[in-house]
Amino acid sequence: MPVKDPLDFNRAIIDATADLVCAYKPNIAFYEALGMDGLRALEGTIDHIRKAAPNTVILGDAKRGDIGSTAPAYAKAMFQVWGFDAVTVNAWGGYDGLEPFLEDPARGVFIWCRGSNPGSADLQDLTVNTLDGPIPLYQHLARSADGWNRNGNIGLVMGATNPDQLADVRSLCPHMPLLIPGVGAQGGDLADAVLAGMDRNGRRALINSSRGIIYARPEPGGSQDFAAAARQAAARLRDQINRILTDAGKGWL
Ligand SMILES: O=C(O)c1cc(=O)[nH]c(=O)n1[C@@H]1O[C@H](COP(=O)(O)O)[C@@H](O)[C@H]1O
Repeated sequence: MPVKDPLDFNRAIIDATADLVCAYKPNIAFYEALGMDGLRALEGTIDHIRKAAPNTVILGDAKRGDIGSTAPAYAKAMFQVWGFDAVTVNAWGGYDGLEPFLEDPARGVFIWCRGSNPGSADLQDLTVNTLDGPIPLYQHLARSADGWNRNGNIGLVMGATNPDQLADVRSLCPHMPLLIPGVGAQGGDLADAVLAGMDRNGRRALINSSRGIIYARPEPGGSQDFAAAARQAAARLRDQINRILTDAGKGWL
């Protein structure tokens, strides 16, 4: 029986995956698109994660970014109203638009650096002249983020579909957490993404799969329940990541 209510759907997905994942990343766009019902579903989803999976990070995918006088309202909405532990932001307005998000060292801020979508190359790969010579814009952003990271709460969003750029940014920012969407539905290669994105200890890479888990197809002959299928997909992804790390000599001790 398909579940029509988004909150019921989310609760079932959370209950089925709570012991498998380190974070949930609601994308605000999908909730806003449902109007007030969607916002209520987001509120209920966050409440449910806090109860059913209290040790997971709730990352609000909002990609907010605006001028310095507006950004504090966005930061307040993300951290105090919604209560996200971390958010994604758009840095193309520069540092003053980011600063309000960075003030609380307990809240994480993932700056969208090099997207997983084909169009991200249109701007993010353009060559810019810096004091150190010409470099792609995404590299300049990664270097800038390293300099802005006074509270130690910045991470970067790097698409899994571009492992070369991912590896560049990992070497520019060896200690920074990287949020890596683009495996699963977008077809990025998981092993390439893990190996390019992990730090030297095999950590600090947050691999994101959304549709690949919440809309996973039930296995033939198995349970036809969507939440059970999501659980299988999440467990498979976790096991694959751990295998890649173990093969690279970076598995859990
Ligand atoms: O900031 C993001 O999370 C993000 C950046 C990016 O470059 N690519 C990207 O896919 N995302 C988000 O990550 C999620 C990926 O979803 P799936 O493609 O279904 O796994 C979507 O909610 C995207 O908005």
